[in-house]
Amino acid sequence: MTQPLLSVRNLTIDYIGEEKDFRAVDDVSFDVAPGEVFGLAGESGCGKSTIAFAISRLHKPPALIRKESRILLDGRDVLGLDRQALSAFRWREVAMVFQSAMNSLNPVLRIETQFYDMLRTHKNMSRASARERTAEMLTLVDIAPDRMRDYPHQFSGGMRQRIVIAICMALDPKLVVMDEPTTALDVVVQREILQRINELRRSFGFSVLFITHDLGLMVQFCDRIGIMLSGQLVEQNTAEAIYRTPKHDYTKKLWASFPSLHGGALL
Ligand SMILES: Nc1ncnc2c1ncn2[C@@H]1O[C@H](COP(=O)(O)OP(=O)(O)OP(=O)(O)O)[C@@H](O)[C@H]1O
Repeated sequence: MTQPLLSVRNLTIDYIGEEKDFRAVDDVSFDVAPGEVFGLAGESGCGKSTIAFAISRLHKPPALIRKESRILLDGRDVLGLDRQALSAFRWREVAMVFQSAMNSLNPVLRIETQFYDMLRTHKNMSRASARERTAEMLTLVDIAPDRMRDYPHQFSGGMRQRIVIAICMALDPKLVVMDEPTTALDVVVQREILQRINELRRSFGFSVLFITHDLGLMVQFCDRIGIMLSGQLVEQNTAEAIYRTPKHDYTKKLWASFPSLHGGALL
């Protein structure tokens, strides 16, 4: 692999309990190349979201990242960032889209204002430049730019999720962390959104860390996949190899429990 964009090394995260600690992530290491989509798959509770939060530096107590852990983004030590560096890091370097992201839009503000607030805070943009950027980003996710004057409730769930994705892309992040980004949406909308993200990835060049329960979607969308079991990364390989020639028994079991794929690759 060329120089990775994201490098996770020996990541170990415990949830600190009153009686005893619970190891949610156990010595996990993986790399994500520039422009690559890396997926994390595994049963509920295996630690995927805990990793996503740690990479975005959104983890909170009782989650404790053990000191041997390293997360490097473009060579920068993510776990060592202080408060000031962190506010520049979030959104500009790493953007996050979660399952409920569409509900993170402020219901009482026009879409335009929500873009402006972020572009002003992070890029010191004027209202006129922010409006231009907003129009450009909405067009990219197939929403008519004149709808920037509307409020969130005037859009469907799928459109709101696309708006959040557009807001994330507006600052041109290097890595987008997506944790079940389309789970709340119907299958057709899910596919459309992922196709759009893929096209944006091609033009902007960002990498994606993708988490979903839907193994079919995972294989179609990702370049490489890591399989997690009880906090450990037990296998990682290209999506094709993980699907066609799984090595670990657990990966084989995952496929056995999953109906065969339809619809071909998204790419
Ligand atoms: N705040 C918390 N305190 C204690 N334990 C937690 C906390 N958050 C998560 N856990 C535990 O850590 C483990 C990993 O959780 P995590 O949410 O990362 O898994 P996941 O693979 O993303 O699951 P899902 O697919 O259901 O979202 C789970 O066993 C969970 O119960």
